[in-house]
Amino acid sequence: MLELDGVGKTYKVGAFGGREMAALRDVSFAVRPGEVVSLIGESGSGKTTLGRLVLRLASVTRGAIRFDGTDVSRLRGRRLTGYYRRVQGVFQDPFSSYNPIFKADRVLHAIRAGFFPGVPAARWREKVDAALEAVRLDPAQVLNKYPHQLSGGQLQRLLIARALLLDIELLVADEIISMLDASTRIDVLNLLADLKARGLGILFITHDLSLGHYLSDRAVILRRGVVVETGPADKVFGDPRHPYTRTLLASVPQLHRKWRSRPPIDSADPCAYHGLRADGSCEADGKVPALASVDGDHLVGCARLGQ
Ligand SMILES: Nc1ncnc2c1ncn2[C@@H]1O[C@H](COP(=O)(O)OP(=O)(O)OP(=O)(O)O)[C@@H](O)[C@H]1O
Repeated sequence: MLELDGVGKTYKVGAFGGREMAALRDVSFAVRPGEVVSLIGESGSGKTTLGRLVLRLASVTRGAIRFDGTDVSRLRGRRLTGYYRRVQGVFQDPFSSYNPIFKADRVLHAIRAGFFPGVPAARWREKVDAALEAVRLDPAQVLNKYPHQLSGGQLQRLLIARALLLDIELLVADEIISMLDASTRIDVLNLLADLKARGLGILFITHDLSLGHYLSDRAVILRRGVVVETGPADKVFGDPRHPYTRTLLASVPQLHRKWRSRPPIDSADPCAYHGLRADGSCEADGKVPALASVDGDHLVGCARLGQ
């Protein structure tokens, strides 16, 4: 379904855009129907940039993003509209997606105006009810309400319902749980699990490993725009090989043990993580480390880490 092939993104930064900053380098992975792929990394690792590229909100500098084999950067006009019927995004802050002076369900009306202008009112209402039911929202509780009358979880689910109105096949979910309280988080996570069971592919972008682990079939660990580890979630989380993944996992607070700072890193270990230059290349050989298999489809960004 979705395939990223050697994707790079460079931003022009500095006065008059005189400098270039590589936000993503040579990123390749795929999302299949009914599969949740977690894209995990710390702040600034390039996660949101990648989600924006998939949603065509920014353009790739190198490589290609393909959806069912078609390079999405080439889509224009009706074919681009067709893409947005199949691929939609939901973002971190549900409040910023709504205009406080309009009712929250305006986001649903906008879909009708943009994609289904010919659908009669009664049929549209059925579609809205079905989408709300799919995200476990009661129409009586959310329709005709202003954003401030709804909770963050309700607003977030309304945005997911908005995406479902389009019969999407891929959802880009960018930190959609981060701003919700603990019980609402579980609710939205369970909802995503339901949608996955119905065949929706999800690119689940998060900085939180435990959230990624809860839901995903596969994980992609991103650091400074470079994929450092990827593979089936049980392998990446159960047997992390890259020190960066290990450090991220060790940083997840756990109920049964007291908080300790990050474990010390053996500075003699020659790997991309310890000797990474600002441009992402390895200090040992000056190259961006290629992913190498350590166990079937479990890939790590430095072959020397396999042992
Ligand atoms: N429009 C832009 N112009 C210049 N640099 C940008 C732009 N957008 C992002 N960046 C830079 O690209 C890098 C990756 O940013 P991005 O927002 O993708 O990271 P992130 O992993 O999503 O971080 P966070 O979790 O904090 O949102 C950062 O160094 C950021 O400053």
